[in-house]
Amino acid sequence: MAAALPPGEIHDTFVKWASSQGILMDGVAPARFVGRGMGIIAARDLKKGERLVLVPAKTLISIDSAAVRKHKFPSNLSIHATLAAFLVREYEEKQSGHRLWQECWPSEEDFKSIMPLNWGEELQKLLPEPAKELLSAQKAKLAKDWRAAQPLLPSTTFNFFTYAWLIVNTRCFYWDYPNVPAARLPKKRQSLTADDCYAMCPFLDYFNHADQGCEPKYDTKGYTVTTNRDYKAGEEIYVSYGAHTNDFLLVEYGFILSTNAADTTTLDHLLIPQLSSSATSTLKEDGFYGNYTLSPTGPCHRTQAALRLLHLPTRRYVAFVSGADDGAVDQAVIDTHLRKLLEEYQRVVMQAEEEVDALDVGVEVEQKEMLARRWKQVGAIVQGAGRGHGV
Ligand SMILES: C[S@@+](CC[C@H](N)C(=O)[O-])C[C@H]1O[C@@H](n2cnc3c(N)ncnc32)[C@H](O)[C@@H]1O
Repeated sequence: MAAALPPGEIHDTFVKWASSQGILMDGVAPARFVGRGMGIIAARDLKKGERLVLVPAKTLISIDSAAVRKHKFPSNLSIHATLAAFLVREYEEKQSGHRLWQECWPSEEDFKSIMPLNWGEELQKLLPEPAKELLSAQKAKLAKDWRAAQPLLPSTTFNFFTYAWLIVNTRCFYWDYPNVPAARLPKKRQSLTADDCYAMCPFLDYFNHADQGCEPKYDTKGYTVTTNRDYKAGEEIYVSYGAHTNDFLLVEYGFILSTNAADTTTLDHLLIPQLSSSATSTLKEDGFYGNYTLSPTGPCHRTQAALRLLHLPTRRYVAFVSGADDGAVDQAVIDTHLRKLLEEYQRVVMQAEEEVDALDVGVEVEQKEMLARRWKQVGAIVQGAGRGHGV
């Protein structure tokens, strides 16, 4: 168990402020941890099923909060951009009502080293392919949000907007406005997507993530966290941010887990270049194009389908994707092709590991270590997947 260090005065002050706002905390306290900033520890022995935290809906920051609505941000701004713009304005205001909370967040400097978005190009190029794709989508989203928000924030810079945007990215919880009248929703309730459903939750945003953690729950009253098991005093209590791969956690939150049951990689970068344009059309039509996931136990059904289209007579592919045949009779042939694919992936991993190892001067040690750890994990997934297929 990593040592929990005292949180420091600003956090003690914040906790008092949070209590005064009606946030209920029972048997938990913030603490500092090496390598993951702040987190939450059990302040006494806890039993499974105890409610630890209640964050009342009125204390959440969402686009429906009076403090945000006051700014009258235009509705063409995404929810993410609206909250980031709100934070920029809060930082600019001397009298921000959230100053004590803001002081508890990671600094711009912290984000420079942990968030791949802020890494140099040389390091970004060495990310595994699925992480690169996530990063590229993130960059596009940020650029679009900045274009829309810039005219509203004449005295801020792109760098500071990026910081506020990343604070929103790393500290929001899913919130579909259960207590909000339809007229105040960003769009009709049934059309809300995950991108519309963001809320910042004071105190709850101290919890770090684990693949097996407490599950935060929300209703009209607000957000609660209840223990998923017994805890000993001093143990860190995690929540689960969702079943995310380590590439996702790295790009969206700036860390990876050592143990992550949800971790996978993809074969898209190896498989898609092998598809002819007619195979591509067929797979698209059938809903089997891309997202070829590889877990330590083997490839997903979509990968099995694409390999069958590539290497078997079409009728065998059709029988498999239609569900008329479970594909067992063809499995040995498909495994031969899968084996080649996995061997190629192992070569990609080895090459990437060499390139990461060769990174030298000017490169931050933590970033280099992070890349080395991630590639080792990818190698282990490929090896695990191969074991069942004779690689
Ligand atoms: C909601 S905040 C949690 C509190 C945060 N640690 C802090 O110092 O304020 C999410 C951020 O915490 C860090 N984090 C969360 N879970 C982690 C973990 N298991 N290991 C390392 N860092 C983690 C990441 O930097 C992530 O972006």
